[in-house]
Order: sequence, then structure tokens, then C-alpha cells
Amino acid sequence: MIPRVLVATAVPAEQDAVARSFTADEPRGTRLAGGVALRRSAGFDLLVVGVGPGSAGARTGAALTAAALAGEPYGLVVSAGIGGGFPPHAPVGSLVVADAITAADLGAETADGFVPVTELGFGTVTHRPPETLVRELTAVSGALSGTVLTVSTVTGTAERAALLRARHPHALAEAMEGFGVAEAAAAAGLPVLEIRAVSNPVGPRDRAAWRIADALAALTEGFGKFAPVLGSWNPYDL
Ligand SMILES: O=C(O)c1cccc(C(=O)CC[C@H]2O[C@@H](n3cnc4c(=O)[nH]cnc43)[C@H](O)[C@@H]2O)c1
Repeated sequence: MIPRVLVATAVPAEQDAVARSFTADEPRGTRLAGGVALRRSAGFDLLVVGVGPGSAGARTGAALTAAALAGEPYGLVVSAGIGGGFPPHAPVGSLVVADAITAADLGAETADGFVPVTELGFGTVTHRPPETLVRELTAVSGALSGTVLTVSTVTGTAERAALLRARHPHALAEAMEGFGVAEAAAAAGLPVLEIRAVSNPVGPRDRAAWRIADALAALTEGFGKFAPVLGSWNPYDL
């Protein structure tokens, strides 16, 4: 059976960019418990989950639970939107499909440096999307694949960017929702993907220079190529 797909974006502009890739049918809205608005388009359900991992995790979890209780469970969850790219690995305008979704700052600072929660005996800091699906998506789109970090604070200095790359050598991008969405998916026993279109370099803050329109266009173009793969993906190919 073809899995139902939930696509979580932080803000409506990102949702619109995803929806623009579906030329086939008109979206229709549904209201879930707690006032969560769900937009249904071309077989995909699109949900605005807010900025940051807490909001993203809570709203994604609510939508997954509501769907399961209604007897229409999802089979796949996608965190999508714009993000910062680590230069020169992920240039502005490029598209990144996460092969690992990692909480970059979930842990403790010690005299010997940062310690992730897993080394303190708690939880997880990384979720891994299905390898076969990541391979197929990069093959159809030319997207990059690597680690996407989830941060609660947008990186604003070259020093912080270098520190994150030193700690996570496979990191291509950072954003603020992926790990929250992934935690909700994992709690529901579902696979997760994260897709980011790079709007700005990770490094010294220059918000005026963010190329948001270019990144949103890249997201639309990328989703146009991803949608047929996601729509026909068989979870048993995991
Ligand atoms: O102002 C707009 O038109 C607009 C349109 C779409 C999105 C935005 C956002 O500001 C979304 C914030 C969202 O972006 C992610 N993001 C982007 N760059 C970074 C970064 O360098 N580090 C961390 N996160 C980044 C993040 O996921 C935010 O939720 C505005």
C-alpha cells in the first residue's frame, strides 16, 4: 500500500513552496484537534509546525496521533524547508537530503567540552532516514546528502560554524526543526526524511543576504522531482 506522507514545514512560505510543486490538484484544508491546520494536496498532507524543534515536535506529534486515531495513519514524515549550508560543501541554492538528522546542541557543556545526551545515558541525538529512499531522492534530483543539524540558535559566527563542523564532520546544513519532527516520527514508529534548500551560508550573521526566494524556488523544483519517488515508495524496501 502507498504510504500517506506528512510534510512538516516551519512557516507557510515553505509550505507554499512545497505545494507549488504539485500541479495536479487543488489543496483542501482540514482542522485537527488543537487548531492544527492541515493542507491536503496531491496525496501529501502539509503541516506548518512553527520554528524550532519544540514546536515542530509537538505539532508533528499531534498530527500523527490524530491521524492514527482516525484510522488513517501516515507511513512517512518529511521535515522540509530552507536552511543554512556549511560553505563550501552546501552552497546557497543547493538542496540537501539528510542521511542523518542530528541535534547539534542536545547535551551538556563540561570542562572537557560538549557531551551529547547519549553519552550521559539518555535518549538519542541522531535519527537516520531510510538509506534506500535517500539514495533514490539524490539520484532523481542531484541533491547533496549528508548530516543536517538541528539547532535552537541560528549560527551567527565563523567560530561557531567551525566548531559545529569539527563536532559533526559530515554536516552539510543546519536548520531548526528536523530533530523535533524526527522525534515525533520515531515515537509513532515512522520513518523520517529531512530536505533543506540552502538560503544562506552557516557563519557570520547577515540576515539581509539570505536568498530566501532562491531557496524556496529550489525547494519547489526539488519537490517536483521527489514527489513521484515519495508517492510510490514502499516502506518494506527499508
Ligand atoms: O521571510 C521570509 O519570507 C521567509 C520565508 C521562508 C522562511 C523564512 C524563515 O525565516 C524560516 C526560518 C527557518 O529557516 C531555517 N533556517 C534558515 N537558515 C538557517 C540557518 O542558517 N540556521 C538555522 N536555521 C535556518 C530554520 O529551520 C527556521 O525555521 C522566512
